[in-house]
Amino acid sequence: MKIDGRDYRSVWVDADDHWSVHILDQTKLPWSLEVLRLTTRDAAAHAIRSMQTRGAPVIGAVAAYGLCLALREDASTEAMERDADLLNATRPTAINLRWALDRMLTRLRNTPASERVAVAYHEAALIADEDAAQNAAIGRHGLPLIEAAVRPGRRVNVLTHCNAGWLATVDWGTALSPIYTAFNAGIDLHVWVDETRPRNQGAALTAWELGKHGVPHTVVADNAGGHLMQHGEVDLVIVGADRVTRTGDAANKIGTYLKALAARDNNVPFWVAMPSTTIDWTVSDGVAEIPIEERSETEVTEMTGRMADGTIATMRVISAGSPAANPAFDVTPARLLTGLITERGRCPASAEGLLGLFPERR
Ligand SMILES: CSC[C@H]1O[C@H](OP(=O)(O)O)[C@H](O)[C@@H]1O
Repeated sequence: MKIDGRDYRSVWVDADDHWSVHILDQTKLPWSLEVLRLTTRDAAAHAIRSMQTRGAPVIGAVAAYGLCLALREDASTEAMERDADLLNATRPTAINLRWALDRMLTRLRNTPASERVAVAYHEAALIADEDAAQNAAIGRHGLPLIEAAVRPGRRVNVLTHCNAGWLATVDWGTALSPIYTAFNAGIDLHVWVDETRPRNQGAALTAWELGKHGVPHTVVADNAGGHLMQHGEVDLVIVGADRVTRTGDAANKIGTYLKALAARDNNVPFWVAMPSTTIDWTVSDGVAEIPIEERSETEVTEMTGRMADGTIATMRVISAGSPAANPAFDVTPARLLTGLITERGRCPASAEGLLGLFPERR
């Protein structure tokens, strides 16, 4: 996507050395646009763990490139398996991480060690390019949902939670892809952006992305969504996902489940947008089976922002001495979803719905 007229992806290989990996440091947005150059496996692992790069599809792509960086140091089978395990352990919920590393290992295990680096970079590039293409397709398949909400004389209001934009993927985004596609098609739309405590991916990243693309939007407190729905201010909700079960349960940023309950109570369509790389075909009961990442309590007790004098500061926002809990995701049961938007089209959030789009999984 574009930043001030210049095309960017969220991860790319250095055009000069053809091996180091660049990412946008998402912990510095929206205050500054900083590119990080990753040169080691550990730098890639840290980038994922610390959320310098975050979002299910892009952490899969960065992990794939992290394995490339590891193979440059040691392409032996023992080291390759160890390094893939280390990268896979960086975050537990998004299935794209394991999917990408499993795909890399499948491609590399039968490749001579002397050829692994070149083959690995080629496979990682395919993963990245495929993600961008899949997310563009999600935009095309989600567009009719926004078109159906067009009414004479009023804008379409879409609510989204967290950041499932191009920053969270290699390009286009998932939940935001239909929004960009509709905006580019000239549809008069507006986006309610959930701030998404505690990491504020909505306030810091989605608002920044939409602003750079010129998409009208308003940041709201996470707790405002139900009120907006009660007063007819939300035509549909589109969110991303970190793991979708074979039955259509969807793990996504904490707070998604509560938004889905409010949407159901107000008859507001609630869609999950995700590429098929986010589907975990091995699990059926999302609440029981999807591991939920517990992150540091400091993400709840502290906030980072820009002071009046322009300096960036982090401060405590919770009563001193009070502990905090920080589950980073929750699972929305399929019964609360209107449907799923994938690169192959839309379907009900159900086993049959997904198998209708992915019959090879029967
Ligand atoms: C397009 S996947 C985006 C998905 O990932 C986010 O999690 P995190 O920011 O912790 O990586 C969030 O759940 C988004 O919906």
